[in-house]
Amino acid sequence: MKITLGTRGSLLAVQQSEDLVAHLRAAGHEILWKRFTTHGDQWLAGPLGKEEGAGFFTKELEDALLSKDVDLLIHSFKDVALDRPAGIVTACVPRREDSADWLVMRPDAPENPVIGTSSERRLRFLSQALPKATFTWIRGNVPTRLQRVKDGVLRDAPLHGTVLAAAGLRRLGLDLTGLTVRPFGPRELLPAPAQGALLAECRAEDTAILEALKDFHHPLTRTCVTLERGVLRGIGGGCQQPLGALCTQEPGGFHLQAAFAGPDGIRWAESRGTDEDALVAEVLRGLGL
Ligand SMILES: NCc1[nH]cc(CCC(=O)O)c1CC(=O)O
Repeated sequence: MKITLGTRGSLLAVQQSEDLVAHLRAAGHEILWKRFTTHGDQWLAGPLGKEEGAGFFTKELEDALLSKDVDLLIHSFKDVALDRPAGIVTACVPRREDSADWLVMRPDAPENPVIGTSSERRLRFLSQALPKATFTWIRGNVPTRLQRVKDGVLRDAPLHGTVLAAAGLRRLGLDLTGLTVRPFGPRELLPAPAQGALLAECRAEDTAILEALKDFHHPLTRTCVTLERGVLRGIGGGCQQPLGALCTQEPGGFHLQAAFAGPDGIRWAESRGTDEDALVAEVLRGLGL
Protein backbone atom coordinates (compact mmCIF):
# COMPACT_ATOMS: atom_id res chain seq x y z
CA MET A 1 0.00 0.00 0.00
CA LYS A 2 1.15 3.56 -0.70
CA ILE A 3 0.99 5.71 2.44
CA THR A 4 1.64 9.46 2.52
CA LEU A 5 2.94 10.52 5.90
CA GLY A 6 2.69 14.07 7.22
CA THR A 7 4.94 15.40 9.99
CA ARG A 8 6.33 18.72 11.07
CA GLY A 9 9.52 19.66 9.31
CA SER A 10 11.80 19.67 12.34
CA LEU A 11 14.62 17.19 12.63
CA LEU A 12 12.95 15.83 15.77
CA ALA A 13 9.67 15.24 13.92
CA VAL A 14 11.57 13.34 11.25
CA GLN A 15 13.82 11.31 13.56
CA GLN A 16 11.01 10.24 15.82
CA SER A 17 8.95 9.00 12.88
CA GLU A 18 11.70 6.89 11.43
CA ASP A 19 11.14 3.72 13.46
CA LEU A 20 7.55 3.61 12.38
CA VAL A 21 8.42 4.35 8.79
CA ALA A 22 11.03 1.57 8.77
CA HIS A 23 8.44 -0.82 10.20
CA LEU A 24 5.92 0.06 7.50
CA ARG A 25 8.50 -0.21 4.74
CA ALA A 26 9.63 -3.59 6.05
CA ALA A 27 6.00 -4.72 5.87
CA GLY A 28 6.03 -3.86 2.17
CA HIS A 29 4.35 -0.44 2.20
CA GLU A 30 5.57 2.45 0.14
CA ILE A 31 5.97 5.62 2.22
CA LEU A 32 5.92 9.13 0.80
CA TRP A 33 6.84 11.81 3.29
CA LYS A 34 5.48 15.36 3.37
CA ARG A 35 6.85 17.86 5.82
CA PHE A 36 4.79 20.77 7.06
CA THR A 37 5.69 24.06 8.65
CA THR A 38 3.04 24.71 11.28
CA HIS A 39 2.09 28.02 12.83
CA GLY A 40 4.09 27.05 15.91
CA ASP A 41 7.23 26.46 13.84
CA GLN A 42 6.97 29.82 12.13
CA TRP A 43 6.24 31.96 15.11
CA LEU A 44 9.53 32.11 16.95
CA ALA A 45 9.63 35.78 17.89
CA GLY A 46 8.54 35.59 21.50
CA PRO A 47 7.94 33.36 24.49
CA LEU A 48 5.34 30.64 24.21
CA GLY A 49 2.29 31.16 26.34
CA LYS A 50 0.35 33.97 24.67
CA GLU A 51 0.22 33.36 20.96
CA GLU A 52 -0.41 29.67 20.81
CA GLY A 53 -3.86 28.14 20.83
CA ALA A 54 -5.20 24.65 20.44
CA GLY A 55 -3.46 23.03 17.50
CA PHE A 56 -0.60 25.54 17.40
CA PHE A 57 1.65 22.73 16.17
CA THR A 58 -0.92 20.42 14.57
CA LYS A 59 -3.71 22.27 12.73
CA GLU A 60 -2.07 22.28 9.29
CA LEU A 61 -1.37 18.56 9.65
CA GLU A 62 -4.95 17.69 10.61
CA ASP A 63 -6.30 19.71 7.69
CA ALA A 64 -3.99 17.84 5.31
CA LEU A 65 -5.17 14.49 6.70
CA LEU A 66 -8.85 15.34 6.36
CA SER A 67 -8.42 16.62 2.79
CA LYS A 68 -6.54 13.39 1.90
CA ASP A 69 -3.38 15.28 1.12
CA VAL A 70 -1.72 12.81 3.52
CA ASP A 71 -2.89 9.49 5.03
CA LEU A 72 -0.99 9.31 8.29
CA LEU A 73 0.28 11.81 10.87
CA ILE A 74 2.92 11.30 13.51
CA HIS A 75 3.07 13.83 16.34
CA SER A 76 4.85 14.38 19.61
CA PHE A 77 1.88 13.44 21.77
CA LYS A 78 2.42 16.27 24.24
CA ASP A 79 1.89 18.87 21.49
CA VAL A 80 -1.49 17.49 20.43
CA ALA A 81 -4.65 19.35 21.48
CA LEU A 82 -7.12 17.41 23.64
CA ASP A 83 -9.92 17.62 21.11
CA ARG A 84 -9.29 16.55 17.58
CA PRO A 85 -11.48 17.13 14.54
CA ALA A 86 -14.19 14.56 13.82
CA GLY A 87 -13.03 11.97 11.32
CA ILE A 88 -9.53 11.56 12.79
CA VAL A 89 -8.67 8.58 14.98
CA THR A 90 -5.64 7.08 16.69
CA ALA A 91 -3.73 4.74 14.39
CA CYS A 92 -1.30 3.73 17.13
CA VAL A 93 0.58 4.92 20.20
CA PRO A 94 4.10 3.47 20.09
CA ARG A 95 6.06 2.54 23.22
CA ARG A 96 7.07 5.63 25.15
CA GLU A 97 10.63 6.93 25.36
CA ASP A 98 12.08 8.31 28.61
CA SER A 99 9.51 10.80 29.90
CA ALA A 100 11.89 12.89 32.04
CA ASP A 101 13.16 16.43 31.59
CA TRP A 102 16.89 17.04 31.64
CA LEU A 103 18.77 20.14 32.69
CA VAL A 104 21.62 20.68 30.24
CA MET A 105 24.23 23.10 31.57
CA ARG A 106 27.55 24.59 30.64
CA PRO A 107 30.23 23.28 33.03
CA ASP A 108 31.31 26.89 33.72
CA ALA A 109 27.83 27.88 34.94
CA PRO A 110 27.96 30.09 38.05
CA GLU A 111 26.04 29.39 41.26
CA ASN A 112 23.25 31.64 40.03
CA PRO A 113 22.89 30.39 36.45
CA VAL A 114 20.67 31.81 33.72
CA ILE A 115 18.40 29.05 32.41
CA GLY A 116 16.50 29.36 29.15
CA THR A 117 12.98 27.91 29.01
CA SER A 118 9.64 28.98 27.59
CA SER A 119 7.60 26.54 29.58
CA GLU A 120 5.71 27.88 32.59
CA ARG A 121 5.72 24.37 34.05
CA ARG A 122 9.51 24.02 33.87
CA LEU A 123 10.07 27.55 35.09
CA ARG A 124 7.93 27.21 38.21
CA PHE A 125 9.24 23.78 39.18
CA LEU A 126 12.81 24.88 38.64
CA SER A 127 12.36 28.04 40.68
CA GLN A 128 11.96 25.61 43.58
CA ALA A 129 14.55 23.01 42.56
CA LEU A 130 17.17 25.66 41.66
CA PRO A 131 16.36 28.67 43.86
CA LYS A 132 19.45 30.62 42.77
CA ALA A 133 18.74 30.40 39.05
CA THR A 134 17.18 33.13 36.94
CA PHE A 135 15.16 32.39 33.83
CA THR A 136 14.92 33.75 30.33
CA TRP A 137 12.67 32.71 27.43
CA ILE A 138 14.12 30.67 24.61
CA ARG A 139 12.42 29.41 21.46
CA GLY A 140 13.49 27.39 18.48
CA ASN A 141 13.87 23.69 17.94
CA VAL A 142 15.88 21.39 20.17
CA PRO A 143 19.24 21.58 18.29
CA THR A 144 19.02 25.40 18.17
CA ARG A 145 18.37 25.66 21.89
CA LEU A 146 21.25 23.34 22.63
CA GLN A 147 23.53 25.41 20.42
CA ARG A 148 22.62 28.57 22.36
CA VAL A 149 23.79 26.85 25.54
CA LYS A 150 27.02 25.76 23.86
CA ASP A 151 27.50 29.37 22.67
CA GLY A 152 26.71 30.60 26.18
CA VAL A 153 24.86 33.59 24.72
CA LEU A 154 21.20 34.37 24.06
CA ARG A 155 20.06 37.81 22.80
CA ASP A 156 23.45 39.28 23.79
CA ALA A 157 23.10 38.09 27.40
CA PRO A 158 24.70 35.09 29.13
CA LEU A 159 22.93 31.74 28.98
CA HIS A 160 24.15 28.81 31.08
CA GLY A 161 21.61 26.08 30.57
CA THR A 162 18.26 24.91 29.32
CA VAL A 163 15.72 22.20 30.09
CA LEU A 164 14.79 19.72 27.40
CA ALA A 165 12.84 16.49 27.20
CA ALA A 166 15.17 13.49 27.38
CA ALA A 167 13.07 11.86 24.65
CA GLY A 168 13.86 14.59 22.16
CA LEU A 169 17.56 14.64 23.02
CA ARG A 170 17.76 10.86 22.75
CA ARG A 171 15.85 10.60 19.50
CA LEU A 172 18.00 13.28 17.93
CA GLY A 173 21.16 11.63 19.25
CA LEU A 174 22.60 15.08 19.94
CA ASP A 175 26.17 15.50 21.08
CA LEU A 176 26.17 16.61 24.71
CA THR A 177 29.92 16.30 25.29
CA GLY A 178 31.30 19.28 27.16
CA LEU A 179 27.93 19.89 28.84
CA THR A 180 26.63 18.59 32.14
CA VAL A 181 23.32 16.76 32.16
CA ARG A 182 21.07 16.47 35.17
CA PRO A 183 17.99 14.29 34.78
CA PHE A 184 15.13 15.38 37.02
CA GLY A 185 13.14 12.89 39.01
CA PRO A 186 9.35 13.25 39.03
CA ARG A 187 9.42 14.87 42.49
CA GLU A 188 11.62 17.70 41.25
CA LEU A 189 10.15 18.32 37.84
CA LEU A 190 7.13 16.35 36.77
CA PRO A 191 7.00 15.99 32.96
CA ALA A 192 4.22 17.39 30.80
CA PRO A 193 1.28 15.05 30.15
CA ALA A 194 2.27 12.60 27.36
CA GLN A 195 5.90 13.76 27.28
CA GLY A 196 8.10 11.22 25.49
CA ALA A 197 5.16 9.55 23.74
CA LEU A 198 4.17 9.69 20.07
CA LEU A 199 0.75 9.64 18.46
CA ALA A 200 0.01 8.33 14.97
CA GLU A 201 -3.34 9.36 13.49
CA CYS A 202 -5.31 8.48 10.38
CA ARG A 203 -8.78 9.01 8.93
CA ALA A 204 -11.45 7.06 10.82
CA GLU A 205 -12.47 4.99 7.80
CA ASP A 206 -8.91 4.05 6.77
CA THR A 207 -8.92 0.50 8.09
CA ALA A 208 -5.91 -0.47 5.95
CA ILE A 209 -3.71 1.97 7.90
CA LEU A 210 -5.14 0.85 11.21
CA GLU A 211 -4.27 -2.72 10.26
CA ALA A 212 -0.76 -1.78 9.06
CA LEU A 213 0.07 -0.03 12.35
CA LYS A 214 -1.49 -2.33 14.89
CA ASP A 215 1.74 -4.20 15.70
CA PHE A 216 3.33 -0.91 16.62
CA HIS A 217 0.68 -0.03 19.17
CA HIS A 218 1.70 -0.13 22.84
CA PRO A 219 -1.49 -0.31 24.94
CA LEU A 220 0.24 0.48 28.25
CA THR A 221 1.65 3.73 26.87
CA ARG A 222 -1.75 4.64 25.54
CA THR A 223 -3.45 4.03 28.86
CA CYS A 224 -0.84 6.03 30.78
CA VAL A 225 -1.04 8.95 28.37
CA THR A 226 -4.84 8.86 28.48
CA LEU A 227 -4.78 9.18 32.27
CA GLU A 228 -2.26 12.04 32.17
CA ARG A 229 -4.29 13.88 29.56
CA GLY A 230 -7.42 13.13 31.58
CA VAL A 231 -5.94 15.25 34.36
CA LEU A 232 -5.20 18.02 31.85
CA ARG A 233 -8.78 17.85 30.58
CA GLY A 234 -10.08 17.96 34.14
CA ILE A 235 -8.32 21.26 34.81
CA GLY A 236 -9.63 22.75 31.59
CA GLY A 237 -7.05 21.75 28.98
CA GLY A 238 -4.53 23.94 27.19
CA CYS A 239 -1.11 22.86 25.99
CA GLN A 240 0.74 25.49 28.01
CA GLN A 241 -0.81 24.76 31.39
CA PRO A 242 1.82 24.58 34.13
CA LEU A 243 0.77 20.99 34.78
CA GLY A 244 2.99 17.98 35.23
CA ALA A 245 1.37 14.55 35.02
CA LEU A 246 2.95 11.13 34.90
CA CYS A 247 1.38 7.69 35.01
CA THR A 248 3.46 4.57 35.48
CA GLN A 249 2.61 0.94 35.93
CA GLU A 250 3.44 -0.73 39.21
CA PRO A 251 2.57 -4.10 40.71
CA GLY A 252 -1.17 -4.07 41.25
CA GLY A 253 -2.04 -1.20 38.91
CA PHE A 254 -1.13 2.32 37.97
CA HIS A 255 0.49 5.18 39.82
CA LEU A 256 -0.74 8.56 38.64
CA GLN A 257 1.09 11.67 39.82
CA ALA A 258 0.19 15.24 38.97
CA ALA A 259 1.34 18.68 40.04
CA PHE A 260 -0.02 22.09 39.17
CA ALA A 261 2.62 24.81 39.39
CA GLY A 262 0.54 27.91 40.06
CA PRO A 263 1.98 31.36 40.73
CA ASP A 264 1.73 30.85 44.49
CA GLY A 265 3.17 27.38 44.74
CA ILE A 266 2.97 23.82 43.52
CA ARG A 267 0.06 21.54 44.41
CA TRP A 268 0.77 17.80 44.25
CA ALA A 269 -1.58 14.87 44.05
CA GLU A 270 -1.30 11.17 43.36
CA SER A 271 -3.47 8.07 43.12
CA ARG A 272 -2.94 4.34 42.82
CA GLY A 273 -5.13 1.55 41.50
CA THR A 274 -6.69 0.04 38.42
CA ASP A 275 -9.90 2.02 37.84
CA GLU A 276 -8.83 4.59 35.28
CA ASP A 277 -11.64 7.10 35.83
CA ALA A 278 -11.25 6.85 39.60
CA LEU A 279 -7.50 7.47 39.34
CA VAL A 280 -8.02 10.69 37.39
CA ALA A 281 -10.88 11.83 39.63
CA GLU A 282 -8.83 11.27 42.79
CA VAL A 283 -5.92 13.28 41.42
CA LEU A 284 -8.23 16.11 40.38
CA ARG A 285 -9.71 16.18 43.87
CA GLY A 286 -6.19 16.21 45.30
CA LEU A 287 -5.20 19.15 43.14
CA GLY A 288 -8.31 20.99 44.30
CA LEU A 289 -8.78 22.63 40.90
N1 LIG B 1 7.21 21.36 22.92
C1 LIG B 1 8.17 20.91 21.95
C2 LIG B 1 8.46 19.46 22.12
N2 LIG B 1 7.54 18.54 21.80
C3 LIG B 1 8.07 17.31 22.08
C4 LIG B 1 9.33 17.48 22.59
C5 LIG B 1 10.26 16.44 23.07
C6 LIG B 1 9.92 15.02 22.86
C7 LIG B 1 8.67 14.50 23.52
O1 LIG B 1 8.26 14.90 24.61
O2 LIG B 1 8.09 13.58 22.91
C8 LIG B 1 9.61 18.84 22.59
C9 LIG B 1 10.87 19.49 23.01
C10 LIG B 1 11.03 19.61 24.50
O3 LIG B 1 10.05 19.85 25.21
O4 LIG B 1 12.16 19.49 24.99
